[in-house]
Amino acid sequence: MRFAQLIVGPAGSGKSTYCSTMQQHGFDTKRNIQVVNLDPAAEYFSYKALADIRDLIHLDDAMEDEELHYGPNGGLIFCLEFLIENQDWLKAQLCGADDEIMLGEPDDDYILFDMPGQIELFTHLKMGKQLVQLLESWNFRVCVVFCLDSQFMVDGAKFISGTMAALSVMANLEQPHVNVLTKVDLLNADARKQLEMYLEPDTHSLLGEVTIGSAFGEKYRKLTEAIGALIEDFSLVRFFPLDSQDEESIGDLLLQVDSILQYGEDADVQVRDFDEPEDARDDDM
Ligand SMILES: Nc1nc2c(ncn2[C@@H]2O[C@H](COP(=O)(O)OP(=O)(O)OP(=O)(O)O)[C@@H](O)[C@H]2O)c(=O)[nH]1
Ligand SMILES: [Mg+2]
Repeated sequence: MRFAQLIVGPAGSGKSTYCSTMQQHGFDTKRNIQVVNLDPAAEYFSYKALADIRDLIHLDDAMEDEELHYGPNGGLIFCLEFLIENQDWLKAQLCGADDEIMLGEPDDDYILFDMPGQIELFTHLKMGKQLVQLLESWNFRVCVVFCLDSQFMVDGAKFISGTMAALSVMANLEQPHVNVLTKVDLLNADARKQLEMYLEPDTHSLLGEVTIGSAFGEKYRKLTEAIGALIEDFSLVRFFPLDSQDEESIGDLLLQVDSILQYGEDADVQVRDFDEPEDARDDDM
């Protein structure tokens, strides 16, 4: 079994920084965490990439093509379609050229996939889902990590709309899912307090605030109330704050994702296998 985190979220929400932070944390804790860049428009990232989609196709290829004439967003969608069509390229990067060799190997690869910020790839287009299915067919267990900038989550109306964005990714990808609030280190004390309140959401206090001074909130008070109740009643969406300056915060979040991926649990099973009765062990000799 191999493990994958698919890092998604709106433009600039901190996906690539999350990948660097986790890779560095892995390095510090003697754990191998690899990162694959699947953003064909990436200019810069500070992690060491195991593979890079720009070796296959670059956004400029789609935009400068005489026939395609794509703008930046359409071009990006094209690049991801191209990736799915040329899945053998990705497979070779992840599985080695000859996958015969990989069969039967106890593999505990742990790979983060840094995705582009075009959220539509994951809310209603099919490429996000196709990518997940490909990874599963290559023996990966996949967890989606949805990043949202915490600076935009410190008022009730935005919190609701951020939650809905997370929910549409969850509904489309149908994978184990963790929502991360990034850049918590940038919040001042008041904003942190506000955020804490939302993290254990009491729908009524949240929505009481939404309806004040927000045209949408006032007009659709009942709707927002119903949405809030839905989210609360079904425990649909939870957020984990990430302060990338705080090792403990990083470690806690990784532990959370690990447990969703059941990472490490297979290792326990293997240890137990060794405790088989004596004669079973003799047979192996
Ligand atoms: N202070 C602080 N800045 C952050 C953090 N995460 C991201 N940033 C900054 O936010 C900006 C965007 O971060 P990226 O990691 O590039 O975001 P992204 O989601 O990969 O962006 P796109 O790939 O363009 O969609 C950069 O200037 C980062 O330095 C954080 O945890 N703390
Ligand atoms: Mg990025």
